[in-house]
Order: sequence, then C-alpha cells, then structure tokens
Amino acid sequence: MSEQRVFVITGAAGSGKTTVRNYLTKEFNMPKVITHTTRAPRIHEEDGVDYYFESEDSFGDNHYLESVSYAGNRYGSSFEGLDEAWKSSDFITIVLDTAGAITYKRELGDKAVVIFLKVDDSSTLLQRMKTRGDDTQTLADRIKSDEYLRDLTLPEELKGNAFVINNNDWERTKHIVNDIVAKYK
Ligand SMILES: Nc1nc2c(ncn2[C@@H]2O[C@H](COP(=O)(O)OP(=O)(O)O)[C@@H](O)[C@H]2O)c(=O)[nH]1
Ligand SMILES: Nc1ncnc2c1ncn2[C@@H]1O[C@H](COP(=O)(O)OP(=O)(O)O)[C@@H](O)[C@H]1O
Repeated sequence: MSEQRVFVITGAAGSGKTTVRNYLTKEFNMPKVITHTTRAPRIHEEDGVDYYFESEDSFGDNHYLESVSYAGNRYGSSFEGLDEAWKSSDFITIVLDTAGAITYKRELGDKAVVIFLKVDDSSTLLQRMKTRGDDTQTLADRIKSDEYLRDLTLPEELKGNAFVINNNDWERTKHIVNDIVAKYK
C-alpha cells in the first residue's frame, strides 16, 4: 500500500490547474477534494462538483484546514473533505492558490506533493481564460488583483518544496505529471 499523499496543484489563474487536477483524476483515479467558495459559479460549473458554492453566511459553517481571500472572494478547504477523499484512495488531489499550497506544505509536510504551474508569457493566461469563457469584467478585475499577480511567481516558501511545470505544451505536461506520480508509487 502507498502512503497517503495529496497532490496540490497551484499556480496562476489560467495556468492549467483544473486541467491537471482532472487529468490526475481520470488517469490515476485520484479523488478530487472539492473546496468551498463564495464566488459565483461560472457557466457549466456545478455545486458539489466544481466547488461547494456558499453564501457569505454559509461559508462560515465549515471547519477549514485553511481559507483565503482571492480577488474579492473567499475560498476554503475542509479537513472533512480531505479525510473523505483519503477514505477512497491514498492519492488524492486538490487545487489551491499559492497561499493555500504553502499552508498545506507546512501542515502536512511530505504528505503534500506540490505542483506549481506556470506559462512563459502571462498574455497566454489571459487568452486561455477568455477562451474558457470567463466573464470579461470579472476577468479584468481579477488580473488586477494582488493574488493573481502574486501567483504568477513561485513563492520563496515553495522553492525546493514544489515541482515546477511550464505548462505551455499539454503533451509535455502530461509526461512530467506521469513522472511525478511514479515517484510516489
Ligand atoms: N487556498 C485555497 N485556494 C483555493 C481553494 N479553492 C480554490 N482555490 C484557489 O483560488 C483561486 C481562484 O479560483 P477560481 O476562482 O476557481 O479561479 P481559477 O484560478 O481561474 O480556476 C485559484 O488559485 C484556486 O486554486 C481553497 O480551498 N483554498
Ligand atoms: N497546455 C495547455 N495548452 C493550451 N491550453 C491549455 C493548456 N492547459 C490548459 N489549457 C486550457 O486553458 C484554460 C485554463 O485552464 P484551467 O485548467 O481552467 O486553469 P486554472 O484552473 O489554472 O485557472 C482551459 O480552457 C484549458 O483547457
């Protein structure tokens, strides 16, 4: 039996975190930890599938390992969510901003395998988010946020503690992700 691990996918908005998370779920049967947010659902997003969508009031009802504000909305991951996912598999995956990834590394140590995604040119991020169908005004506000700008760069605390993938080419990214997972099997 493998040791319990949580593959934490972090990086800038549009860098491909959700895409990598979905790949880990499909290719390696890793359950995804669903987190809570006060942001409005995007087209095609479903409550309980993409996030637990919360009101400002209901957000406070959960028991969080960590929670953050990101571009004016709140996000948090619960202990219950992690334990629930670990019940069905030793390897699970979660998408977090870099502040959350730092907390996971600090709290969970080797149990947290952090993957930081970036692209060569930040205009690519914007283009990908537009293609994804993000609302134009929301997008304009988001790319001015401190959190968006912060997450373009690998934080000091994660240097030497995270795998860094340049996600310019999806085929290459998949190979690197496969190699990372293989290290923990
Ligand atoms: N720390 C933390 N970050 C989260 C959590 N859930 C989502 N995030 C991050 O919040 C940021 C904004 O997420 P979202 O609004 O879905 O936009 P996206 O980055 O374009 O997918 C992303 O960096 C997510 O990884 C959480 O529970 N904790
Ligand atoms: N390597 C890649 N090349 C081109 N498009 C990509 C690549 N990786 C992800 N995408 C696309 O970019 C958009 C943003 O990816 P997503 O996974 O939603 O990012 P994030 O969760 O980090 O905000 C999606 O439409 C996705 O299909």
